[in-house]
Amino acid sequence: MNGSYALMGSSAIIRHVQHLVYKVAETNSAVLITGEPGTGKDAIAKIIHERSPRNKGSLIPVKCGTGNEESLELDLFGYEVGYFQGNTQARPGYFVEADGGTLYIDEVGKLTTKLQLSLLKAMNEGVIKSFGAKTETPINVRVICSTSVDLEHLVKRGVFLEDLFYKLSTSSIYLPPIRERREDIPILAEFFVQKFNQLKSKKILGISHDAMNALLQNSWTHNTQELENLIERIVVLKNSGSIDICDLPPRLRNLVTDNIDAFYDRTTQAQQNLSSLSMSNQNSYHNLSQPNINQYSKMSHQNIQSHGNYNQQIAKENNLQNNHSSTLSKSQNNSSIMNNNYSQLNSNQQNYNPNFSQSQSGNQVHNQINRPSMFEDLPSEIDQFIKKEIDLGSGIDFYRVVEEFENRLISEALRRTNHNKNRAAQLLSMNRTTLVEKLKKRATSSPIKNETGRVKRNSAFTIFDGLGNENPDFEAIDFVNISTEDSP
Ligand SMILES: Nc1ncnc2c1ncn2[C@@H]1O[C@H](COP(=O)(O)OP(=O)(O)OP(=O)(O)O)[C@@H](O)[C@H]1O
Repeated sequence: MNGSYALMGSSAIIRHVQHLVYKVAETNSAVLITGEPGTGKDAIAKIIHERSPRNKGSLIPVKCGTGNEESLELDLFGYEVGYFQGNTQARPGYFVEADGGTLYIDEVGKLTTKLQLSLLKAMNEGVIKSFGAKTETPINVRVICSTSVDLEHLVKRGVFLEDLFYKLSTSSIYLPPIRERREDIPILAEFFVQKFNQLKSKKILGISHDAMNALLQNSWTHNTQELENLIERIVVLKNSGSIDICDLPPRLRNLVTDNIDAFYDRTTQAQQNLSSLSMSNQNSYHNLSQPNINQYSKMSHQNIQSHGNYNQQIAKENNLQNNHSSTLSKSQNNSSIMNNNYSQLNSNQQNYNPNFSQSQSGNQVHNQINRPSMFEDLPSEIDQFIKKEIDLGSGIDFYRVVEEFENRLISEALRRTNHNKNRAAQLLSMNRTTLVEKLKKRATSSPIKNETGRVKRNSAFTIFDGLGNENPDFEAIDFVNISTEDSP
């Protein structure tokens, strides 16, 4: 678990998650990371550890549910000489190995009740007793846990200790599935191409427009992990050029060649099914906020029926989201951070922001965006950004917000023109040279330096902050990629 890790992505959600991750990293509290399998929970745990004051200590990962209870107990707490017949060597457990650092317990919901009690005791008392020991050993360990199941549901079923649940969820971070933040797909996909180019000594140029459209339309039930595995397979099999539609597996190719209306129906249905399945996982505090959610669903339903008043509706939802947040923070009276409404808001936005057109006739492919204006959602994104800043109590930095808005407009124009600077400049009613200047400025204003002090371009694992203040390398990555390539 060494090295630097980044949470790649540019969606409003991932930027918000990054911000939370950085805030939580500064504290010493327990953290509960929730989200479907493959969304990046391990990656978040690594980032929290790396950015915390404990980063000189070790990050010790613990996988639950893979062995029997007894061996996990021995692994966690260790044992003394003579504990087994004939054993001549003591073994410090994971708690001792993580002393001064972080213990990361993956799928904590799979711990047996006995181990849950031992974990709670160790966290409450700051001591452990290894097997065969006569005395207790003090430990200084931060505990981070992850789960892809709804722990509150397990509490209600009586299979997870309520006290442990509240202890762990002092700070909670929910990582939404990738289908709820499709804007992250191009960045993640290109990132994985570069990663496997390096690992497999390949020189694949990138991903073609059509192939990227297919990636954007897939439902990714196994999340980022599935995308990463797919890109790895393709990079291994391919020798040169860009990844094109013909390199994708048939089920993905069909997303582009199928009747797009049928595809839309299929995907929407699949997403609804998945959302209803995962809702209970996501919303640990849903009882507190049920009235809001009901109200929200009604609004969403109306929205789906009418594309008019889009911005007003999103603005209302933003207010609703804020009301929801304050309800939560009042009720919880701790630093628990839940993003539930946030993800609902995002998935609702997707109803208006599909990367494919519903108005397809016949079997032709439509790649156009079916909405009144290509930047329709940006003001509400900026609204959210500003509201988050206010909610976090850090005040508003005028120049940062303006810069953020500019960055998002440019990023969006480049993304939608497949990084073609001429067309992006046209979309922005800007001279190409002005755009290039802005890209260069952005690239040089946030250089990523390596150990020798030289600027390292497009570093694979560099922490970035979409909010612009802590480490704005993300913008550098995004823009450096574009400004240094030979696009027209
Ligand atoms: N935002 C991200 N940026 C970079 N890499 C990511 C991101 N999200 C996920 N990944 C990569 O995707 C893969 C899956 O992520 P990870 O293992 O962290 O998911 P997980 O939610 O912990 O999955 P599981 O529940 O199965 O343990 C990893 O290789 C991880 O590095």
